[in-house]
Amino acid sequence: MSIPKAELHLHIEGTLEPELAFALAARNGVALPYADTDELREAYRFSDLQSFLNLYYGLMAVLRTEDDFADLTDAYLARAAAQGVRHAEIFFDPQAHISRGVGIGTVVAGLGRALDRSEAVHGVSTQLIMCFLRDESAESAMETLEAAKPHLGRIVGVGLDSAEVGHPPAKFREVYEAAAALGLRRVAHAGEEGPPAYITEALDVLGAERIDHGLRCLEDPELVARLVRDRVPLTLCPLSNVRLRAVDVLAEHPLPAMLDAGLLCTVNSDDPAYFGGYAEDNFRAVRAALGLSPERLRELARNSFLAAFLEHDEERRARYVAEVDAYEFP
Ligand code: HPA
Ligand SMILES: [Zn+2]
Repeated sequence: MSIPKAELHLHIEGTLEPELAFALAARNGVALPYADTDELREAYRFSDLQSFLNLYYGLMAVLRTEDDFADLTDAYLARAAAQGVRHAEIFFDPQAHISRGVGIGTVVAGLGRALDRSEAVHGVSTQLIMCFLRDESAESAMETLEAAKPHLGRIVGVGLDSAEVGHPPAKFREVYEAAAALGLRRVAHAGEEGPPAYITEALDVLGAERIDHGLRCLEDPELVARLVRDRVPLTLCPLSNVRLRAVDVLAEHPLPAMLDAGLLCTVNSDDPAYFGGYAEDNFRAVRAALGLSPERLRELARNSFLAAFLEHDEERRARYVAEVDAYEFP
C-alpha cells in the first residue's frame, strides 16, 4: 500500500497514455503521425519544456468528445487511486481544445462525468482548475474565463501553464483579478524554466496561493525566506524536472535542500504519461535517488493535504492527514 497523498499538480491532458491515444484516434478517425505505441513512446525524449509541449498539444488531436474526456479522466483516477492518491486537484487547458473546435462545455462535461463518480468508484475526491496558456494573449485568457462562466460551479480555480520564459505572470494581471472577483482560487506555474522573479511576480501581481514547480526559488534567498514565512506551497514534480532537463539527474534534485530550508514542498506527477510515473512513482523515485527518510516522505504527504484547497471541508482534510500519520511504511 502506498502512502495516502493529494495530487495538486496534474495536467489531465498529460495523462494520455499511448494506448488510449491510439484507441481514441481509431474511435474518432484521427490519423496519428506514429505507426504504433512503441514509435510514439520513442518520441518521448525531450530537451526542454517546449519540445514536450509540441508533442503534448499535438497528441490532443485525439480528444474530441465528452466520452473521450470522461475516459481519459477515469483512466487517470484509477491509476492515481492505485498509487495512494486520495484527493486530486486537476488542471485542464481549455484553450488547447477550443482552438481545435472542441468547446469548453464538452471538455467540462466529460471531465465532470468522471469526477462525479470518482469518490464512489475510485475513492478519490477531486477539484478542477482551469489553466490559461501563457504563450497565448491576455485577451485570449480573458475570453476563456468568459467562456468558462456557465461552468464555474465545477471549477475551483485558475492556473497558468505552457511556455514560461518570455511570458511573465504580469501579462495576466487583469484575468487573475477577474478570476478572484468570481471567487476562484489562484495558482500559477513559475520558476520551472523561468527566473525567480516570475515567482515573486506570481505572488505579488497574480495573488497566487500556490506556486507550481517553483524550483528556481533557491536562486533568491529573500524569496525563499518569504515562501517559508508565508507557508506558500510549492507543487514540485521531480520526474518531470528530469525529463524536461530542469535538473540533470534525480540525485541532484534540490528537494532535500528545499525541505531543509523549511519550504512547504509537495511531490506531484505533472504529466505522468509522458514523464515516466504517477504520484507514488515520484515518491519512490525521490526516496531512492535522494535517500529521503520515511519521516521526510510523511512530511511531503502531509504537506499535500495541508496545501489542498479543502477549506470548505476541514473535516475531510483532518481525516486525510490522520491517514498519513497512521501510515506504516513497509
Ligand atoms: O510542466 C509543464 N509546464 C508548463 N506547462 C505545462 N503544460 C503541461 N505540463 C506543463
Ligand atoms: Zn505543470
